Amino acid sequence: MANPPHGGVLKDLIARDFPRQAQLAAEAETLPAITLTERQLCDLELILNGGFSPLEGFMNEADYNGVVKDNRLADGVLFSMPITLDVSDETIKEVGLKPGARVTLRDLRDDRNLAILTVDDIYKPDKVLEAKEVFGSDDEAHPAVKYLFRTAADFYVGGKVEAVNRLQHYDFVDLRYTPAELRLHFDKLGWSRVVAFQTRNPMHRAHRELTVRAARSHHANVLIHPVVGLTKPGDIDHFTRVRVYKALLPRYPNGMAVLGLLPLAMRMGGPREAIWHAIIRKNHGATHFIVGRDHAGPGKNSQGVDFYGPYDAQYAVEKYRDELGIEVVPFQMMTYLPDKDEYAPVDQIPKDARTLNISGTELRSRLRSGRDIPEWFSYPEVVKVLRESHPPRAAQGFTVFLTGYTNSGKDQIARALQVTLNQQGGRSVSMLLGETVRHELSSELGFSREDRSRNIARIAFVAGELTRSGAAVIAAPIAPFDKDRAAAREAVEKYGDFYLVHVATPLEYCEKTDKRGIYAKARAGEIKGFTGVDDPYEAPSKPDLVVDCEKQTVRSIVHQIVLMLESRGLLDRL
Ligand SMILES: Nc1ncnc2c1ncn2[C@@H]1O[C@H](COP(=O)(O)OS(=O)(=O)O)[C@@H](OP(=O)(O)O)[C@H]1O
Repeated sequence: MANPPHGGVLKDLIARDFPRQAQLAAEAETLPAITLTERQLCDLELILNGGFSPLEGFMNEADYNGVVKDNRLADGVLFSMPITLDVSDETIKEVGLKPGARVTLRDLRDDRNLAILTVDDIYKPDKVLEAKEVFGSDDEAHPAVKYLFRTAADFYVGGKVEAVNRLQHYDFVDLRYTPAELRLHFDKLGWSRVVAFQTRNPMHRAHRELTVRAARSHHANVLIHPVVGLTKPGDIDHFTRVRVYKALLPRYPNGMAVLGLLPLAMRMGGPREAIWHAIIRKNHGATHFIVGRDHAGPGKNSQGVDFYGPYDAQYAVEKYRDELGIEVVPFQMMTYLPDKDEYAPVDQIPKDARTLNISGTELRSRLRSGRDIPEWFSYPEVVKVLRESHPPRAAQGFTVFLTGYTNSGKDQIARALQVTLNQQGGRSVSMLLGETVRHELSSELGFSREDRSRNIARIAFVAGELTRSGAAVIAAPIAPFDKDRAAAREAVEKYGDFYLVHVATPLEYCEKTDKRGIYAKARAGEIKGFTGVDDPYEAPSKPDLVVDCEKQTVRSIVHQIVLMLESRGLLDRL
């Protein structure tokens, strides 16, 4: 038998409301609706499937106050994280929210109706108090505090929900178990003792050793229960991580472990989060829960000091151990002992023993450069998955963005660079010349300040998408404004390197050598608002390279660009 749920009853609202599903679905169509944010969607999914038992909806003011101040719902049951539905003043008015009103909760991804909420109350939280009590700080370096202050709306709506539909997922569907499904699964396998492992990171040998040790010392099996909802900004995406967990699974002895995905929106709340995580795992049927060093830690505050002590989360769960109803297995960090070729918890390592470790930063750097990742650290099949998602520099896309006056030589440089990169091979090379873009993408735009911005934004969007998929992109618009170039850099740098090359050929030279006669037309007033004639060009304030076709040949300029790309490792042989 799996562990009893928190509060005694699994609040599987989907199952509870299934008999009335048709009726609820019909009613949902007639009600005003609130479209949920990503965070609210994650919360709703775990309310609907019982992962947050004993909750049956979003917290009303009494439950919220109890949880914020004292880790307790109004009826006294332990619960450490406020689960609230934040709405703006406008939404309250638009939707007509008031106590007793019924409102449909809708999925932002596909507009499906998910639930009906009956409003209990609407209240204005004291966000500073919430931040301090729940996260121990009102410093916005904490991602949940930042979310609370900057993203969450000003009012909370409390009320119970009735289930209309489960959320649709299209990725790893077979690994998404509801608490009821997981309980049934454990039952089928005959597992009565299950130790759950929470993670938002890829797993390596140390994690495998830790979980196997935890299982063996408690005569239990393992539930690898990674978060696939929202984790810490900057984390490795869940697609990659789930492929990693799948690759790791056969490394457990005799089918010791099961992998299930948890659609949780983490808050990185350290001690409070650890209690919450334990409750969620208990609801999923686990009997034991591993809490390691710096569990759900958000890192450092704006003063450079850790928000929480490394073992604060362990102390917090220890404090509520009797009420939690899931045995917490505290764990020290695992360290590799090369002389024995084994892992051991740091507190059990002999004094003079040699140890080895690879930090997360070091791992990322090795992935980026394609350097070796030793087998004592991770399994080859895990490394393979990570390498696929972290191509070495030589396979990463990038954008070279040439800016300058018409006839500054930017088009010749772009063409010569394209040929040079094609000769080198290894990447597809895409060109976005000013005139081509104007013809193919921006034919309805003119040359007003606004239209030029829009044109550059389109170039940046396409360059970003191509860079993301590993291409070398050469863009060569005039791009006369710093603000637009900075925005382009920001758009592309999400996916790869961006190099701004100012083709600073003097205007007089551009004009003098203009064979197309376009400057003459502009001077004659036949073309209005022409850059350099009667429209401004702002020289880039932070170019990566400045070149000049009056003083240099195209060949030497291309060579300079190639050297720049080479020095960043982008042209290494694969
Ligand atoms: N009013 C005005 N001002 C500037 N340029 C003009 C104008 N009208 C037409 N053209 C020709 O349009 C070509 C593309 O301009 P861009 O799209 O690069 O300009 S911008 O970046 O959007 O400002 C650009 O050519 P290239 O510089 O050779 O690409 C210009 O010759």
